Amino acid sequence: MNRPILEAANLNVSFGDEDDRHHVVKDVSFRIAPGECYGLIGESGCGKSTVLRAAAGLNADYEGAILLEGKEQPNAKRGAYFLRRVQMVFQDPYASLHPRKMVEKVLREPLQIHGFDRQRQRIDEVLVQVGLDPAFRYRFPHELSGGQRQRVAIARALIMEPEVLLLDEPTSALDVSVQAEILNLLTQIQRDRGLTYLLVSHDMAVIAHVCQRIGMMQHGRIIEEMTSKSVRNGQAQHPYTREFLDASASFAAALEGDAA
Ligand SMILES: Nc1ncnc2c1ncn2[C@@H]1O[C@H](COP(=O)(O)OP(=O)(O)OP(=O)(O)O)[C@@H](O)[C@H]1O
Repeated sequence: MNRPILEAANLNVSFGDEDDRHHVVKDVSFRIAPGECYGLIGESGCGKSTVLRAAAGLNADYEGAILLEGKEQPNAKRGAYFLRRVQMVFQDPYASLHPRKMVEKVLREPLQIHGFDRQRQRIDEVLVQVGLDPAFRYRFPHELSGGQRQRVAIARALIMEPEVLLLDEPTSALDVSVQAEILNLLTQIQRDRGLTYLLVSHDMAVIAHVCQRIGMMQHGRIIEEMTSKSVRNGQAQHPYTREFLDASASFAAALEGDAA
């Protein structure tokens, strides 16, 4: 691989005080090439979101390193830190958008903080890019559907012109009918902008749709790295990965059966 754009090196995260310490991320390392989509998959509680939050600078209390283009992230223990070049999209667009802020304000604030020019034009452009009419700038979150809210949340991340998007279960809070729309939008944006993605999900169908490489997590560790092609061809090596894939496949089959 050429120089990775985003890298985790021996990341360890623990919660709790000395008497009741939980080591939830254990020696996690991965390297993501520019323009690549890397997925972290695993069952609930295995530590996926904790890895993402550390990469976003939202949890400073980790050991090991997060590197962007080979440079270590500043240690956020010295204060709140959020890197413009790495933006995060959260799972729940209902929780992540302030109910009393118009879309216009949601999108203008980061531009003001970072001193961007052509603010009105940038807002129009980003709304169109996420598939919303520019008139949506005058709407409040309660006037939007779940899918539209997630589009605004994606627009808020994109307007900063990041190089890396961190996506935390970006479709799991949405109706099944709009999940595919949002995944297709993310794939389209990734291609158009040459972005790099780190995507977290418990759903192999979501990960395999968007990502080229996948890290399987269990109990805080990456136990196997695979390409999505090898997943589709049933070439997983680790017994836990095989079990996980079999369960995903039988779950998908059961859903199809229900729908029939
Ligand atoms: N701020 C926190 N304080 C204490 N424990 C935490 C905190 N954040 C996460 N944990 C614990 O760390 C473990 C891993 O959580 P994490 O959210 O990273 O898992 P996950 O794989 O993303 O699962 P899910 O999809 O359910 O969020 C869990 O046991 C969780 O309870």
